Amino acid sequence: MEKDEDGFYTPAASGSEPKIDNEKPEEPEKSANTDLINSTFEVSVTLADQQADSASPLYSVKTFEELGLHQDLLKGIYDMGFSKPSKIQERALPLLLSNPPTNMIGQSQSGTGKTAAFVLTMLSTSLALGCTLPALIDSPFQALCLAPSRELARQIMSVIIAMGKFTSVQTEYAIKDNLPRNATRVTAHIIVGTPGTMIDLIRRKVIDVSNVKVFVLDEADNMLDQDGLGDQTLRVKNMLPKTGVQIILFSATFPDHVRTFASKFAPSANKIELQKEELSVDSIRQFYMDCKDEEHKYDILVTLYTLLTIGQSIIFCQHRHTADRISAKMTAEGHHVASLHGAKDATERDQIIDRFREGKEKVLITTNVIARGIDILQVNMVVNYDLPLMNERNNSRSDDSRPDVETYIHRIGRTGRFGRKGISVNFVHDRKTWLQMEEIEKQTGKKIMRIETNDIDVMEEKMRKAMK
Ligand SMILES: Nc1ncnc2c1ncn2[C@@H]1O[C@H](COP(=O)(O)OP(=O)(O)OP(=O)(O)O)[C@@H](O)[C@H]1O
Repeated sequence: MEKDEDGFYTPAASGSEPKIDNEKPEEPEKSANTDLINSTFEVSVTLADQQADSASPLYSVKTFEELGLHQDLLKGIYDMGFSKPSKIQERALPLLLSNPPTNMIGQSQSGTGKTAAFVLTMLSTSLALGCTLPALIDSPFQALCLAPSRELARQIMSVIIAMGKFTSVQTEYAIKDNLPRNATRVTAHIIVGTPGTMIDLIRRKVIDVSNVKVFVLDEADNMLDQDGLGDQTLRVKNMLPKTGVQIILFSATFPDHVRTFASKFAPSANKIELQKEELSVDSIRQFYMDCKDEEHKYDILVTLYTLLTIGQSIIFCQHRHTADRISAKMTAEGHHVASLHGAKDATERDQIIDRFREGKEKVLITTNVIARGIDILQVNMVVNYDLPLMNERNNSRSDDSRPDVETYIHRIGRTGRFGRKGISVNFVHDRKTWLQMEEIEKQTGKKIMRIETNDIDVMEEKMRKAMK
């Protein structure tokens, strides 16, 4: 059985408390994009500018050719529309592809291209070892990649397939309900999944791990956290060969208590680290709104609906039942929203995230299940309907009401991907939630600006400006 991917019920905070103004002066307005061609052009110009700015996480002095990638992978990368590596790709790839293979603990802000770094490593190693036939028959190579949710595993797979389009590397999933119960043997080179299903398939010898050469953990701090998926990930590692496996850990966050364990999990690793103040990207403008109480939070969300649907938006709640309740209420009131959480069955989850990815749904109400890794470029707004708390992270039903700063960073990182603009809005409704937000502000070193809830026009204008 896999552990739940989102939180358990804990009573919501309530009551009305004094509000504290924390507003920051506005920045000068930029000119508006009036049509799609113009705005697409602006995005690529902005990206090119950022990739040329040495302070940006998207900056690189090198080309993909200079990183020594196989011709067939270069074709795949250019086919995806990438022109230059990002900073993490430029720094990590030469280390990851060096011979002999070395472990890696890599940190870079959300939306800066970590996936390509580890996907290109799995594909490159696979090509270098001549993988053109099923792994267990002719090729001495297999790579395993673990992610915390099926949604993220499926997304990583789509990147492997796109980047490996001009290769014959074979792939398979280790996610719930994917392989038939009577499957006997997986003979793919690269297997991507969630830890519970991976353990099950290895234990039943559907996956033979004796040829594993690369083991990747995406969202590694979450995968290693003893309060999260740590035990399961460790069990997978203990089933792998004791030597000859390159261990690759990537995340935007590595809190201190996990960092120590990560260094033991991936011994002698090359490390790429961020400073605390670099943890989130500046292209995400962070706001908060003072709500009177829980009910007022709902009213404000409804008021925001037009803004939520300019691009796409993700609304994060603490509990599954909150996500279901507000989506049912909004739907009954004629709004178009979807809800996604870990209690839904696999097929339904796949359908919901696919529809959202395709832009068929514009507003997704969810839990922490998709707080990490999910990459949907059109998402320009994230709402923390409830702030993330530590008691959800450790599934303990404890009273630990400290804010979960790492999850906050990952949640807001669902917008502002690869240099794009995005906004996040926190709903606070009492002194307790205000203090939790203040703690987040302190720990991330980024200002969160107040938006008035009683003047809808001003509110809309401010938010539209921040999205441009
Ligand atoms: N070199 C590149 N040029 C252009 N786009 C890129 C490049 N590298 C990655 N991207 C795009 O940037 C987006 C974000 O990349 P990715 O999902 O790998 O970020 P990440 O660092 O893994 O983020 P997170 O921490 O949220 O998981 C994706 O849409 C990806 O296709």
